[in-house]
Amino acid sequence: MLRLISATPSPYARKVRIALAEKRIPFELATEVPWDSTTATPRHNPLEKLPVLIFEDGSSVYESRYILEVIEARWPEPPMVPADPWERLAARKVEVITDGICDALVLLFWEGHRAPEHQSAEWIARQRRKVDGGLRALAETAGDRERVVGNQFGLADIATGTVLRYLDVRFPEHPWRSEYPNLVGLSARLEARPSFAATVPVPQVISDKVV
Ligand SMILES: N[C@@H](CCC(=O)N[C@@H](CS(=O)(=O)O)C(=O)NCC(=O)O)C(=O)O
Repeated sequence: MLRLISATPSPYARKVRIALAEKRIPFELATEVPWDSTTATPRHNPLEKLPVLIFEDGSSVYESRYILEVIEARWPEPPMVPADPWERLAARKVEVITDGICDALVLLFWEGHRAPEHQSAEWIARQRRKVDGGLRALAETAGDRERVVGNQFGLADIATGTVLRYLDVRFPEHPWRSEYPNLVGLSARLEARPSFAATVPVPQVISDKVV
């Protein structure tokens, strides 16, 4: 059975879970805390990050953007990327923006776990700027259209929905809803999809000291 190593808050893993659900690909979900020494992640990814997709023969693929490309190649129907090459590139650019926002949110999360005297105000300000700049670009890209790119549900919508809900988990006080009303409606429509409803992110308990 195909297996996905995931974590309850992970926006990167949620993209993969949603794509697998939209394509009706059966898989076993292995929920882990990648920050704890108990995780199996390093056995399947030398970069020690989840998500990791593990095939029946034990081979594994990692890095959510790459995992999604492998899924698209192996199970092309229904497509999660547009057929038009330029629209496909536009969808992948949306994923670059949303992953970049998530990366900044992860860095903010861990900076907040350092002792106050060891936290860098400059570093926090820099990551917050990336979140705000990314959201602004995302809102401009989405506009008031039904779909973020093109007219079919796909990668750009998955990436957009996952980063917005992840914001609520990691940065609940962020004013994105008041700043970008167009993203509020988009998020609500996406969260109503069964593949989103089945993968709502929640925080996890981390036992080990990480920073
Ligand atoms: N670029 C990677 C990022 C994945 C990532 O940062 N995963 C986190 C977990 S989560 O933040 O998504 O919940 C992780 O495994 N971190 C462990 C580590 O960085 O050692 C991807 O897109 O898959």
